[in-house]
Amino acid sequence: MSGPPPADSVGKAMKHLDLDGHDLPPSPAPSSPSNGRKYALATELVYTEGGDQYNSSSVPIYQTATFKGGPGQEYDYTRSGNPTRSHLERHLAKIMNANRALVVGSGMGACDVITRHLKPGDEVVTGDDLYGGTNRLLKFLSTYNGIDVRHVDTTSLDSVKTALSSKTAMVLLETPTNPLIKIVDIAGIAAAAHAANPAALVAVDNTMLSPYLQNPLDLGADVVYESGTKYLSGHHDVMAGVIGVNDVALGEKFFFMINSTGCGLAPFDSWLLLRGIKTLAIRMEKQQANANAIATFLESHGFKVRYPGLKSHPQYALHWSQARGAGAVLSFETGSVPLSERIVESTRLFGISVSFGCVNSLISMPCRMSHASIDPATRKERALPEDIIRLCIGIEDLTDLIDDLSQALVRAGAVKLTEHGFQALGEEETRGETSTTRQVVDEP
Ligand SMILES: Cc1ncc(COP(=O)(O)O)c(C=O)c1O
Ligand SMILES: N[C@@H](CCSC[C@H](N)C(=O)O)C(=O)O
Repeated sequence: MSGPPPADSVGKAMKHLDLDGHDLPPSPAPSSPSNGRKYALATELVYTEGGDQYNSSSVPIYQTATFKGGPGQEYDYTRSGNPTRSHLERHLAKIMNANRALVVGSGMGACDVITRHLKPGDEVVTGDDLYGGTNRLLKFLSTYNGIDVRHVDTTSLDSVKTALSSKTAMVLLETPTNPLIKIVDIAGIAAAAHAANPAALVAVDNTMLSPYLQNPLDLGADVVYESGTKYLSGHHDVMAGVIGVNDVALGEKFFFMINSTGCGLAPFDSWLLLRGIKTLAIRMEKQQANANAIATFLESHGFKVRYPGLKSHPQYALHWSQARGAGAVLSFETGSVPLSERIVESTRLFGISVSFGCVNSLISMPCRMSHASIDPATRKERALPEDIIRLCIGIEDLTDLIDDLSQALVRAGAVKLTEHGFQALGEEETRGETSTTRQVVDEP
């Protein structure tokens, strides 16, 4: 199998530029070669190690349930291990800066593997803005398994410290959070959690950025996990979940659970994920350049935009101290639910769909879709705005995306055309209008 080209001809860190060629903030934590990495991350993503006896260039799909040969051989049964899956796991460990990576059938499957180790009486400290499915699983654990789940504003280290105790078995964080794009101090919280209970596991859901932009294990987390369904695969053609750890015993514990429950990723899906990862760097660079321009466009027209690439983000400095990019998910409010519905329904290029991290751009109303499983009273208590619109930006031509958003904002009556271009209408001008559009509800 041919290896990567010499280190001096490639592997220069990619410059973070927006589409106008302006420098984005510099990388605070360059993707330095570590954990067996010889090259820059963008290079390592492309090359996987080892081949088969035929020197195949693409890793073969070992589409088999069982293996001949009896005791003592490396593989006996695909639930317990499969060469295509192992190949993916080794590749992921390298790019996640992990000692060991494990892959399962979905992001929620990964969250399930991690939280299965909790016992009745254990305490979990987590955020007040979380992906709806994670919230649902934690609610199940607190209702049926006797786990005390404490939702706090994880942007406040003091609030986290108040919730921690010697019984804290896990701290589960998202940063940026989905969908409010709040930033959480991974290193600060990890230190506080380990001070409260040295055995506490700090788990970070890295779905919103991927290992290309953030490496929580380097910041003191014990576990990193993410939905491989998003950026890692990048084409919305596979469901996958990824777990990374540095502690050998913890890796064995998680493997035990995956083998026991049979949730390991199937060979074909492992192959699809391997293929997707090769283009992660180039997709992510284009997606976040587009996202940055769109966030700027919306903000300049008077919308309250949440995106860590904008200097107006309240935790801009914290974000750039722990991540190498802003990702491609942003959200904004309009001041009116019917108006938000009309905007979502008026786009032509942006698809109305859950998920993100894909090559094509999506638009959604989280309270009706990805976060509908959080009941309305809890959404209100946690200040999740009902009118919030989430945009997940793809790799399309930026002008086409901005043209589509512009025509949607005009058609929906969210902006008026003035001599200076678009101007967002005030809340008073838009509030209370009834929607004639179909509901975009996705019942859990
Ligand atoms: C932040 C976050 N974590 C985890 C998940 C779960 O991933 P999956 O859909 O692959 O189960 C999702 C989305 O589904 C998500 O947005
Ligand atoms: N009906 C699904 C919704 C999946 S949301 C997928 C993704 N995390 C997102 O944020 O868009 C469910 O209830 O899990």
